[in-house]
Amino acid sequence: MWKLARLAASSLRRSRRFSTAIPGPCIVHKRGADILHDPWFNKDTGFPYTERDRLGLRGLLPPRVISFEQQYARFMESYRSLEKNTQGQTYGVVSLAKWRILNRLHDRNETLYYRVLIDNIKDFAPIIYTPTVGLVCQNYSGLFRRPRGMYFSAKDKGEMMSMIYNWPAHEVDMIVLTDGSRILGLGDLGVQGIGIPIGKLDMYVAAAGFNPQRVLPVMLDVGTNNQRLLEDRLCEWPFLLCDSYFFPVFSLLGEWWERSPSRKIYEDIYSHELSLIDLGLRQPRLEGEEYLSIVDEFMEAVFTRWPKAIVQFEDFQMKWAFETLQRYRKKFCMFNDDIQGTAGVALAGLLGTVRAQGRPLSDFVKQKIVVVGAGSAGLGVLSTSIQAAARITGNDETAAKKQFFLIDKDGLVTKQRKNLDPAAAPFAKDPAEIDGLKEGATLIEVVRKIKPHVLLGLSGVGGIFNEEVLKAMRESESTKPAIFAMSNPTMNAECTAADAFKHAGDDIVFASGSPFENVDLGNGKIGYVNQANNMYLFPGIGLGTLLSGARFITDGMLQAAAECLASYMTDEDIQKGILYPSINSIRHITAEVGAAVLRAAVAEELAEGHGDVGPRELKHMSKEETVEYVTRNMWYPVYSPLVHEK
Ligand SMILES: NC(=O)C1=CN([C@@H]2O[C@H](COP(=O)(O)OP(=O)(O)OC[C@H]3O[C@@H](n4cnc5c(N)ncnc54)[C@H](O)[C@@H]3O)[C@@H](O)[C@H]2O)C=CC1
Ligand SMILES: CC(=O)C(=O)O
Ligand SMILES: [Mg+2]
Repeated sequence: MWKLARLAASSLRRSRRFSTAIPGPCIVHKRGADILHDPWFNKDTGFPYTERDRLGLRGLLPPRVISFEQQYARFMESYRSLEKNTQGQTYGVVSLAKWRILNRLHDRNETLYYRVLIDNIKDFAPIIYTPTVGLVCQNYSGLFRRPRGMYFSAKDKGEMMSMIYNWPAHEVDMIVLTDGSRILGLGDLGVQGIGIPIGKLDMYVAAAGFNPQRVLPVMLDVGTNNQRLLEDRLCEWPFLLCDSYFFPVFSLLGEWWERSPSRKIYEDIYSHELSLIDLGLRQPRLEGEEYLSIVDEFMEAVFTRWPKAIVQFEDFQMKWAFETLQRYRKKFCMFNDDIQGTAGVALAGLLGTVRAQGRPLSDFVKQKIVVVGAGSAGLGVLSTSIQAAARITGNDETAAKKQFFLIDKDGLVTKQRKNLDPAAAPFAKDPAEIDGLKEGATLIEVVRKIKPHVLLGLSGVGGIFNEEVLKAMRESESTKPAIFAMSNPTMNAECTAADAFKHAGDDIVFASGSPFENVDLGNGKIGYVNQANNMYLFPGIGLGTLLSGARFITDGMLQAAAECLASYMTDEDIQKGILYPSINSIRHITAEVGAAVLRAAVAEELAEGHGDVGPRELKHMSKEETVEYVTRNMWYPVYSPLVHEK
């Protein structure tokens, strides 16, 4: 059945691609050059003559009208030749070059940008999202050319209620907000973290069909504790301002230059355009009430102007991730993607590993699962998985907890831990439960003793699942041990796919947060690589919530999203070790997840309706009708006729 549905979705995609149906008009309040400089409306050379006349564009463009299809082909040709010309260059150079060419299109013509993104999502997601977005954030100040989204800083206190009206769109459906304090596994990147909300919202548009004119990336700049950014290299190394021809001159200085600390910085800047001046506030992060008052003010401002908006909190350091979720989830329509989105994706994967062993789902509670990383993501996964295990067995959560083992930077977390973090405390082991292991036992000690079915990393530490750990997984009690190296970006993954199959054996299930190629195991066998990334859920959570008109995002809605993803794959795929759909079908899975979320909101009587569709109509929709309704409401990039209105 799924195959049929997917077939239908792909033929729908094909037929919509360059369809000749005339799309509805789009009202613009500007004319002439202002339109050409607005990426929401710009069609570059694609404006037909009638439109050029209507909008005062005659003479501002070369005379030949180029069709959307030709523009698309032209862009793809430039992209492919860039790929060819950068062959053999380093990962950083190639991926930043690819990001730049896409970003230039994004800045110029959003319709064309989103069309190439949707049609080539497998190739482009790793550039606009993880892993390249991590590199982009690290270099954001240097790459910055024009602003995207909004920046609210500690200096704006008291002004946000009016500032929010500076955003040009009348309606906003989806906001992704970060304070830059924990960007992927890269730590505190301050204002440079804005790349993450931009990348996440690109996925909202590509996967869930949010209208790009109604999404808003936001950076809340409350300072940074990143010493490198605070030191502002422009002041520290004034000579770096010199033009790049100084580089060879410095090289002539021989060994002194080789050992000089400025060499590394200069080479970074020279090769990657690293920023000379960080663009954020040059102050340590606000803490305590001062910090919360800034976030409070922002949330009040947003929901005053757009009462129906949804806010996704993204990449906040753990203490604020949990605190803000508790503070706002019953007051505003918001969720935390790292805690809640990740938990659902991981749970779907964990249930998939039970199916991959040919066991019934009720055996989930018999799986021993070691979670490495006790941060916002790891603790979210634990708490959601324990709730699911308790639901499956009908037992209470205390019994369900027994199968889970938590490791952080100080080793196995037990009740004997001094200064035990209150957030991790519910998952700390009793000494009687751990088979002679001690508080702080190392990862290898835990794996050797417990022989887990699943090893799941959300530590942000690259390579921590080393050869010794992976080899120890060969002794797992599972017939198909699972290794989830979920940390991002690629260099922070707990292990590579190739190492996992090489050391833990061919018969494992493997998933990573950032993409890896499938592994050739020889003899015609393939080691499948899954991408266990919250991108499979957050777009559907947002879309289902929006279309339901719910004012809050409940555990029930999130659970429905996770269950939908968990049941999406066929047994045949699961047996091969394929736990998640291909990213090529992300619009389809997102429609299913969105419908599941919407139906959960209806069941909880939270759905207030959206646009012309009221709560009663939503309630009477069948499951299939809901999926159809969600799919129909996905925005799709085509050039609409522009109509000028004063
Ligand atoms: N695949 C996905 O969809 C997602 C992946 N992530 C990734 O998960 C990672 C962690 O994110 P958060 O939990 O928010 O970060 P966090 O900073 O809140 O937590 C990191 C945790 O890892 C632990 N840790 C550090 N070094 C360790 C070591 N050597 N051994 C064991 N544990 C160690 C820390 O004690 C801490 O508990 C990041 O790399 C992030 O990119 C996060 C969300 C979604
Ligand atoms: C994927 C994601 O949200 C993260 O790595 O933080
Ligand atoms: Mg995140």
